[in-house]
Amino acid sequence: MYDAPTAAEQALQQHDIKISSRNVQVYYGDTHAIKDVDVDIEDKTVTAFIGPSGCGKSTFLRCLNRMNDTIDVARVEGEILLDGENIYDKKVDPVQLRARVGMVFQKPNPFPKSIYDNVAYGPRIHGMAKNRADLDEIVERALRRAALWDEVKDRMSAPGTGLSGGQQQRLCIARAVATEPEVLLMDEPASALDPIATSQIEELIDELRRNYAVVIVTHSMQQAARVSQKTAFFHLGNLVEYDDTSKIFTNPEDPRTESYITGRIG
Ligand SMILES: Nc1ncnc2c1ncn2[C@@H]1O[C@H](COP(=O)(O)OP(=O)(O)OP(=O)(O)O)[C@@H](O)[C@H]1O
Repeated sequence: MYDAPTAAEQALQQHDIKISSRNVQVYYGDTHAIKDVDVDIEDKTVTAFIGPSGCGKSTFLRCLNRMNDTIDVARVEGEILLDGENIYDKKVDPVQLRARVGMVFQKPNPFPKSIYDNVAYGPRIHGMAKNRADLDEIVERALRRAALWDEVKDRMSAPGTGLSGGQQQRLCIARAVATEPEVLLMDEPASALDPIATSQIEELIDELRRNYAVVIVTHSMQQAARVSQKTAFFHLGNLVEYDDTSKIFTNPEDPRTESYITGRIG
């Protein structure tokens, strides 16, 4: 018989809120790309952003580590709190912020450097290692977290760009986790990969949520259903619905969500 969880069990299952957005708007010149988005993203959870092309998923993802700052015409309004602190506050250094909120992109983009130097890059600029042995340890830990260590441990000085696509993407994940981030943002991290590399990345995402809040943009509803516990559905710049992934895919509240997941829009 199914026993309903006790209050203590429920409390244990509840995760802290890592990022909260309030009244977030993004404009590209006159285009209003994100409209009034409020969302609470949980720690130790994979959150998927889904929705039709152009609905604003990547734009909103980039708000979470101020990557939109690098786009001249982009303007962000509203508040985004990381552990209760507004990341758009003047005193926040975007470079420090991006060490805490790491990002992995659609196309694997290793630096034209060795495997070792790709991973050591962030820890070096942030002065995280006292000496070479310390740095070696950080690099190994990051590669293990990215499930790549065994494949590369004997060729650390080979160029990162010489790895397969799936390995390159895991190298980029290792580079992102090397600075001990708290949040990992992933913008379609598997869309350039074959099915085997995709399933390795999906398994890895499931592992990563033990340590981080993971937010993933994906075009694949199957992927969202497989890897995430929470799903946010965006449409025309609005966050239409945000709930447990199982609820979004089986019993959505909003007719626009239902149309999208049943393939009628998008
Ligand atoms: N750098 C930019 N300059 C101007 N407009 C932009 C820029 N980036 C995105 N936009 C516009 O903002 C809106 C949202 O785009 P965004 O890329 O965030 O959507 P998306 O849901 O991630 O789309 P896709 O699934 O196709 O990647 C679109 O209308 C897009 O044309």
